[in-house]
Amino acid sequence: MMAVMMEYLDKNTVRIILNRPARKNAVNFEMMHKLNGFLDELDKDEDLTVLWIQGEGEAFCSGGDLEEFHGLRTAEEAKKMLIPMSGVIKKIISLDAVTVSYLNGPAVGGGAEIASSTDFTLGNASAKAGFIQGNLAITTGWGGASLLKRRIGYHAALKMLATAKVYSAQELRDLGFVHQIVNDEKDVRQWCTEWVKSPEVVRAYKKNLLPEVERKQLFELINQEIERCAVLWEGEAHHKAVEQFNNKQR
Ligand SMILES: CCCC(=O)SCCNC(=O)CCNC(=O)[C@H](O)C(C)(C)COP(=O)(O)OP(=O)(O)OC[C@H]1O[C@@H](n2cnc3c(N)ncnc32)[C@H](O)[C@@H]1OP(=O)(O)O
Repeated sequence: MMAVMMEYLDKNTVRIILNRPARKNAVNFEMMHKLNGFLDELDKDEDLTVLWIQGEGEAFCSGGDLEEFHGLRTAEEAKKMLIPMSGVIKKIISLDAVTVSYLNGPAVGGGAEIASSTDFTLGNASAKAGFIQGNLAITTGWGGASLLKRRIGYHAALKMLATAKVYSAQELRDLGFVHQIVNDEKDVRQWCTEWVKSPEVVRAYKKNLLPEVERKQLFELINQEIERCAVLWEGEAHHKAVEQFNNKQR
């Protein structure tokens, strides 16, 4: 089974499905590398108006695969995962098409970081999101803190990050993390058709709203997040917390 799939819904709309439902769509190296390749392809598609990202099954994404990434012990080893995955996030941010994540269940840890990287997030009643990295004695390392601050502002972002709490669909809507509560994929599909017919117009607005100078600043902030996360990653507290998760669950 492919860890992630991409399908064109029409000439202007593409959907990426994170496809590891037995692991609640946790990101592993295979998913990361395939996402990277898909986004390179999409970057060249000048007809693309909307990229929709969702998870298979009953979750959006449970973050990094704690079993696979537990083998990364030192800060330098952690960066071999943090840098390419933040690269994926940077590619989502840089896309000239409108990007939307659809939460049909939990988006936690790195899953919440992926959701924060899209222009919009829609969720159904089962949507939940939490930056639970703090419970594992690390911080966001894919750029999520900087992206969250852009979306919901400094105070709400600090609270969400530093309490590591999981928020309900309605709480996320109230905060502006989720932009719209929908019933199902049909509603998301409908949402994807609301943009003007000319891809050039949509794509030009994306460039206007995230000019190169701002994008560079944002990427610099993301790079700083990687460094801080990597330092914490090699600490004993992080390794112990991950061991606890892995032992409890199996
Ligand atoms: C590296 C970047 C930074 C990060 O992402 S740090 C955060 C890492 N993620 C986490 O700590 C989230 C851990 N998962 C959870 O909290 C829950 O599984 C979650 C997503 C709320 C879903 O809860 P439930 O619906 O009750 O499902 P469950 O817990 O029974 O999980 C089903 C099976 O999936 C597995 N799973 C879930 N999240 C995983 C993960 N991140 N890495 C590896 N395996 C993961 C889980 O162990 C369980 O496996 P099994 O069926 O017991 O063998």
